[in-house]
Amino acid sequence: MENANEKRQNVDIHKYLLVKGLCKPVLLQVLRGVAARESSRTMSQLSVQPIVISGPSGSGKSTLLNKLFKEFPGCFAFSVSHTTRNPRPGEVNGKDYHFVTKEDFLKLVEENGFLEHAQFSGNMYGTSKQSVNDISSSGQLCVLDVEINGVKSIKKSDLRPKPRFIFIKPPSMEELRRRLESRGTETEDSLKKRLDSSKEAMEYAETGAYDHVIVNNELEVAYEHLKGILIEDLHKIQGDKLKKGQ
Ligand SMILES: Nc1ncnc2c1ncn2[C@@H]1O[C@H](COP(=O)(O)OP(=O)(O)OP(=O)(O)O)[C@@H](O)[C@H]1O
Repeated sequence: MENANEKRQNVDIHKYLLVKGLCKPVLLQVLRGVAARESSRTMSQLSVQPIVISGPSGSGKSTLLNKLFKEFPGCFAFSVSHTTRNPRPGEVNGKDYHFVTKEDFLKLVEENGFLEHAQFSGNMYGTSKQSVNDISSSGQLCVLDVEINGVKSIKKSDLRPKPRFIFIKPPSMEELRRRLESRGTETEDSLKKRLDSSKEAMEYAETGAYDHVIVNNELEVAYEHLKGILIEDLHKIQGDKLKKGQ
């Protein structure tokens, strides 16, 4: 039986995939969903470093993250993005998004409150530092799945604890193309765009911008690499959850 947390997380993973599938190129790639729980935090729960995961489209970010979410249910929380767009039926303020006016959004931009923000289809979207901090201090691991510009802007930010930057690298450009083609989600045009922008992403990774580079050739090997990077945090989070009887 799924417990309430797992159920909620599965819903969020589903939402995440939906967002990834529908609006890939934008900031919406940032995972979003549940707000951080605030109560009764011990010192050992503080300061879970967020992870910033990036890599060319088709390199396998979603595949790897979803394996991780499944193996470690309840250990991840997702930042709630701000948006100026109107809520759709059923969307809940503070859960699906923080729905704000354009004025409030711009004020937060001025106050340097966003890790990154972007405009899409006439609306503004942003990931606030506060929403990520809330999760880190809740003792859960916040994952930000962003493109190269998001990585650059998060690097420039004063986010604390400092995130770990992880790059998912395809084994080769030929294999990347093969995987994107076999995923069956791309038109000839979008495939070209993704492959073009992947060159920039690969070059940026060559500059040593990431703490870890994971080559996703054999999925299991890449997964073990990713898990190895996070395992200490994940065990700590699981231990804290057990102590609290969650
Ligand atoms: N190690 C692997 N070996 C073979 N196929 C893989 C591997 N990793 C991922 N794939 C496949 O490659 C395709 C692209 O993977 P995925 O959708 O996870 O990439 P992504 O980096 O999340 O892409 P995007 O940024 O466009 O969302 C998928 O069809 C997935 O099943």
